[in-house]
Amino acid sequence: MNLFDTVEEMGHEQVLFCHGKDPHIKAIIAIHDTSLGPAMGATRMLPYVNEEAALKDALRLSRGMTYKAACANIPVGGGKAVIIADPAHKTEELFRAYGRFVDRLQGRFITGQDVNLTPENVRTISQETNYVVGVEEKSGGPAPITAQGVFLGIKAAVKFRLQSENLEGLKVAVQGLGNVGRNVCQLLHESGAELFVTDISQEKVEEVKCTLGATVVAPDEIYSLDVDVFSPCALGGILNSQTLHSLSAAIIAGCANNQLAQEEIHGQMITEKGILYCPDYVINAGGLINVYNEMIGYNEEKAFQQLHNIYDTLIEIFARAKQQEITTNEAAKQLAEERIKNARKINKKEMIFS
Ligand SMILES: NC(=O)C1=CN([C@@H]2O[C@H](COP(=O)(O)OP(=O)(O)OC[C@H]3O[C@@H](n4cnc5c(N)ncnc54)[C@H](O)[C@@H]3O)[C@@H](O)[C@H]2O)C=CC1
Ligand SMILES: O=C(O)C(=O)Cc1c[nH]c2ccccc12
Repeated sequence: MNLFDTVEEMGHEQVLFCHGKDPHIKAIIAIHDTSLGPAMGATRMLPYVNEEAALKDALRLSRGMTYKAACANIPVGGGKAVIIADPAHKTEELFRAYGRFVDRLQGRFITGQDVNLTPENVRTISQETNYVVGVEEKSGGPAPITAQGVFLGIKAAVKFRLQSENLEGLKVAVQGLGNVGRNVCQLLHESGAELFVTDISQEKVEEVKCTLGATVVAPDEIYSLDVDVFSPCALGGILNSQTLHSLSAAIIAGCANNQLAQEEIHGQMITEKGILYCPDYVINAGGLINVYNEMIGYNEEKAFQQLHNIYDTLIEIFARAKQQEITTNEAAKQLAEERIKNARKINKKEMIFS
């Protein structure tokens, strides 16, 4: 990988390689764009197969955060951090050392809880820095709000693709029953949808089977079900040549970040199959909306409005894609880049006249 070429192509401002010997720490903080405000993005911890995979994840996720904020009309930039470690090897010292790296950025990067971090881990990070949000749980934490956004996204896609406002009898396959996926199932169940679920945790599938009457399938069977909606709520990279070959759902609408293994190739493949894809960073903006509002002082009405805008934004993206004969992913990127460009112009004017 030619580092600067990659960073230039993706448009990142700054990439930090954080390293320490005692305690041993390897982390990457990627700051994609701060022209609309400080870079926001939660931190994940994974035992990546190699450093290139970790860097790629941080670069793609941070760019996704820039687009996420722009599409949600939130005046912040995009960032993301990955700690390269096995979650089985968590220590207080590791999180404190990471917190000091975040603190040195003096607010250019604001972070919180992502994959494999607990609220407790984030509280440890916050002992070293104030630039952490989403752990006080004043509003119930980001996951239930993210789930509400995904639910609204499913409704928008059903309206656009299936011309229906009713979810009664809609067959939905949910991959991953974690903090977000479980809440998505609850909302779908309450609307009369029929659930098909999978998770690698036996305990989680049993619970959803018993309480919501969901049909449980094995992890590799979730792609080939005869359903209306496929909702990926676990991992990234799950929309690839192999899984798309099996998929017969009319709609893809879930919370996972970086769902497309290769954006252009697999985005195109989805369009050719006649599937309506809800771009991940548009449909899963609920978490960001939640933490941003907590940060500036929670105003329930404002947060509710921003969350509900996910529905209209998706309809706009679907319509643009159809009209211009491009993928929904391309249409979302276009919308985000337009908004960033306009906001930069406004910021410049303010600088000149203030
Ligand atoms: N929590 C939030 O507010 C937001 C989460 N996201 C993204 O959504 C995704 C899920 O987030 P959370 O629910 O918070 O995470 P989580 O860690 O609570 O849930 C993930 C679930 O997926 C399951 N899983 C893992 N591998 C699987 C496989 N191969 N097949 C089936 N299930 C599998 C896990 O057992 C777990 O139950 C992540 O990609 C995250 O980055 C995006 C925006 C906001
Ligand atoms: O949507 C994402 O991928 C996020 O990282 C959202 C998010 C959840 N918790 C946070 C804390 C600080 C910054 C962003 C987030």
